[in-house]
Amino acid sequence: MSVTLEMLGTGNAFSKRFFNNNALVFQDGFTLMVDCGITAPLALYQTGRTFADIDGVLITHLHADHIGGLEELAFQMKFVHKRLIPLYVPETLTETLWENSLRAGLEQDDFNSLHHYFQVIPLRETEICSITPNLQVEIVQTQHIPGKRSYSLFINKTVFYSADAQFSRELIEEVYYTRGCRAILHDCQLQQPAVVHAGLAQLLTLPDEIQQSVYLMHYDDIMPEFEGKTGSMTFIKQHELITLG
Ligand SMILES: O=c1ccn([C@@H]2O[C@@H]3COP(=O)(O)O[C@H]3[C@H]2O)c(=O)[nH]1
Ligand SMILES: [Zn+2]
Ligand SMILES: [Zn+2]
Repeated sequence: MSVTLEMLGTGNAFSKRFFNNNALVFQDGFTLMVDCGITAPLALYQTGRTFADIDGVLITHLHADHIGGLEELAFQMKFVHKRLIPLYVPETLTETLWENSLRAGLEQDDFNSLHHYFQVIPLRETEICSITPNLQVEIVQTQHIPGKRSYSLFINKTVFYSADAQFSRELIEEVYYTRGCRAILHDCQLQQPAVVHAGLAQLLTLPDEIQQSVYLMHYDDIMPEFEGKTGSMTFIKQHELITLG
């Protein structure tokens, strides 16, 4: 079952050229936003869309380049578009997302929880969540920042989306050989040393057959210097529509 995906941005947290690494996934007439960072509202605007075009939002972890646009999304859905869209969020992050991030801006007399702004759908590891008949996601906890929970995604079982994750050969081999994923969207830090993200040098040690399935995202602003230097891996670009799976 294939899905169509468009990156709203492909840059790292500090990128001034490529926007935050957030995606749109299209299936069955449903548009899912995967992460909603600080730059998501502007990136969406630049595609000619508004938040009215978003049917659901999924969060991988709680860094601002992945959740910084949620306050605007919540306010716009509540007061402008008057819709309660699903928020797919790892169950372990739900409380912290509200208490330590969104509450300060969103809380007011009548609206004092995440549930006043979204249909909160908790995601749990090993459970497949059906978003539409032909769009399923499964989260898997991956290593990113010590002491901080962060999740990668399987989309329709065969597309792996790392979000933010350190390099793990074991994980990528499992994703490719055991899970059979033939589309692996992986964050890629170009500047050394790569500590909390996968580094290009590390990803280049993967076998060529795996590299052919790897799309690089969440990269530094110096990406153009690395065109042609990524082995068999491909930089995914903002606003490119790609069909995967
Ligand atoms: O222990 C840390 C924590 C954070 N950082 C930086 O802050 C950024 C936060 O967003 P990000 O996860 O996309 O990328 C992170 C890194 O660029 C870091 O280098 N080491
Ligand atoms: Zn990030
Ligand atoms: Zn992060």
